[in-house]
Amino acid sequence: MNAPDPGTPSRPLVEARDAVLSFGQTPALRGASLTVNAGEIVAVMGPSGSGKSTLLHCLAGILTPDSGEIWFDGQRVDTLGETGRSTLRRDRFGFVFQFGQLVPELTAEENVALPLLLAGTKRAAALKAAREWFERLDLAGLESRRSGELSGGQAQRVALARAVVSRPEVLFADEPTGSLDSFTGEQVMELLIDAARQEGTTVILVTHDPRVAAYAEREVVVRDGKASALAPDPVAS
Ligand SMILES: Nc1ncnc2c1ncn2[C@@H]1O[C@H](COP(=O)(O)OP(=O)(O)OP(=O)(O)O)[C@@H](O)[C@H]1O
Repeated sequence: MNAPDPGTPSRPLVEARDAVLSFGQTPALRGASLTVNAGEIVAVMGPSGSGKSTLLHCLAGILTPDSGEIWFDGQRVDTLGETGRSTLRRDRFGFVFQFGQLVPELTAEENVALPLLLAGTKRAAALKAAREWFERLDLAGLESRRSGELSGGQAQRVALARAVVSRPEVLFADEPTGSLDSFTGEQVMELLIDAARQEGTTVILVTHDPRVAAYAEREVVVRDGKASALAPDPVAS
């Protein structure tokens, strides 16, 4: 349902306009602007402490900038109240973080079903929808395990299933492979990108790893709290 119509020209879906945000005396964003079109897969790169996660959190309506504007699908996000932003996050966004942050008391399939249960889907239907993702993400047979009984790569794929089970329009991923070895990280990235392409999901991916960023269609660099398109590689040009 979310798959882009190839005949439709790209349209801006997620946007930061001149976002400024400080944590006390520490400036994190100093006028960051970024536009991501519907269906795009964008990697946000940059040095440690440059403001990547802060920008992602602003775009996702987790943080509100001190000034500037955040837009999603033609709607101002930064001026919404906490309730409006949390509804947006629940209904239209998915999240994957460095450490999957699964609920340890729940089974893998209950973790995946959680966003649907929170949105009011009946338990049987939520678990059925969750189970479909176990096959797709190479997790079949692990439905009843708890997070302590999963490998890091398996847990991160369960976290990915949880992020996409409600078919979000935007998937926000912050160092989704940061806790994994490079081989396992590549498997997770391949599954993440395949799932996003099949569903037409827009992906905004924070990473410091060029191998992870290479899965994206476009790279944006954040430096000193400002975002810019990656300069062309001088060797390649
Ligand atoms: N909750 C917070 N309280 C205080 N300062 C913060 C907080 N979060 C981030 N910062 C500061 O804001 C700046 C930007 O941090 P941010 O986490 O956005 O950077 P980053 O580029 O994602 O870094 P990394 O790659 O190391 O994760 C840094 O100077 C950081 O120390």
